[in-house]
Amino acid sequence: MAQKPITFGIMLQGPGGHMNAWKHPSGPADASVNFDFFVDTARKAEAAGIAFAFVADGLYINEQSIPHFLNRFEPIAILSALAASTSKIGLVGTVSTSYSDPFTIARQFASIDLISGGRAGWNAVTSPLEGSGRNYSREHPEHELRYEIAEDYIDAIKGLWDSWDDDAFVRNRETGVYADKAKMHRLNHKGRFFRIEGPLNIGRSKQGQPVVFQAGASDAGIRLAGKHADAVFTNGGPIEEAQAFYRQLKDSVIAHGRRAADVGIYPGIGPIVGATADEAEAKYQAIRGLVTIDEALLYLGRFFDHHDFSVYPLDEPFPELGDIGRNNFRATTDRIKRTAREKGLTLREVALDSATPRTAFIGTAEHIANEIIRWVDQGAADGFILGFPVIAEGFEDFSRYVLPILSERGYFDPVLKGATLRDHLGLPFRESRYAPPDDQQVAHGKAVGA
Ligand SMILES: Cc1cc2nc3c(=O)[nH]c(=O)nc-3n(C[C@H](O)[C@H](O)[C@H](O)COP(=O)(O)O)c2cc1C
Repeated sequence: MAQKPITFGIMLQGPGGHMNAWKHPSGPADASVNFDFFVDTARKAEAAGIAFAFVADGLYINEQSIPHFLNRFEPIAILSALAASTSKIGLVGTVSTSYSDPFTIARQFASIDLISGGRAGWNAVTSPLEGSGRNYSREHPEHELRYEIAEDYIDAIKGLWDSWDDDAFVRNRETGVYADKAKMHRLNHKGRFFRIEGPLNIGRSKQGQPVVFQAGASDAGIRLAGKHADAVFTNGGPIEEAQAFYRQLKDSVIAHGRRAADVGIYPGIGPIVGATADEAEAKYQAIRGLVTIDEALLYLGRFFDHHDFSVYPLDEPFPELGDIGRNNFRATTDRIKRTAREKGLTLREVALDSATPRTAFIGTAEHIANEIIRWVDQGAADGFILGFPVIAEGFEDFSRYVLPILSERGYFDPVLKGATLRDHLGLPFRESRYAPPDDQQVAHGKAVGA
């Protein structure tokens, strides 16, 4: 292969990324709680060479929520089940640092990592919705504070994951030694928010530690990713925005004393493929037709903590919202406000566009393959997370028509060659912080593509 192959993840989010994907005839209406559908999609993705499955999450619903969010699987539970039903694909799940405890989450991801043979990843998010606080007996922390908590939290988790050296569990029946206690490390983490003695009651995996993803795009999110992330999930958007984000994020990685290649950047894209441009447009229109304008207003409102957009005139310029949205999906709400202002969009246009964005990834397979290659070659992405508006139809078309073109041109390897998620992402084995420096150079000459 002439260049490093492009890596893809696939979002498993029930029927798809579109708010009314459940209505689309290509998949089951109950997809968000249909275990067979999850297994079938994950296995098809694995067979097609997709590097990881990605499960997003939320911790608050109300009457205005996206329909399939009202009834959905919890990420750790579904990933554990998928670990047993797949053998190669990486398994990445979202867990909030604002509404969970590091010791529990460290154990859970370490367990999935062992169950799956080193295929686990954690998408560390800070949670945007204020109502989450009312489900967890606490105030929803404000944006900056959420990121301060997240930093302390991830520090602690990474420390806990190194509680045992790789060769600590000797299990020697002759000597009667189960674990070499000299290779056990008590963390004694004393951070601003978390005090955790340790050690963790589970060892390291084939990839050392689960992969850490991060998915916030504000300045605070970029700082956090620069320090801690192995991979970043970000919004798609026009290529110029993706390039600017890519540069900012890699700068942040370097500012934290790491190499740019230590972190992969994965914009979320939702390709819609047609045999001709007209057919792709018809598929797009069919999906766009799944929402009414009232539903599109609700979809838009969720980014702004379920703000009620129905009170504004639809065909006048997008309303002036002040700080509304800044304590929620900040980077996303800032972008929506900015784009509306710059392009002079009406509320109707913004709502319909946010519910069914017209992206650069709609068209023939050739067009989409070209666009994917352009994004990678022009510094906008290291890979992509496929968030198909409708997963059943979307993935079928993408794997059948787009992946073969990428493969033919040397941009995609349809076979997952490595064993672990780090292998698939071109990341080296994660050495323990307690490993002697020499070991780090030689013992694990298993760095794949690093
Ligand atoms: C691409 C992307 C994906 C996200 N996915 C989730 C998610 O699955 N669950 C969640 O609670 N928050 C998710 N978030 C929100 C973050 O948790 C964060 O709370 C919010 O975006 C505010 O951070 P930001 O302003 O840094 O983007 C996501 C954010 C982005 C940008």
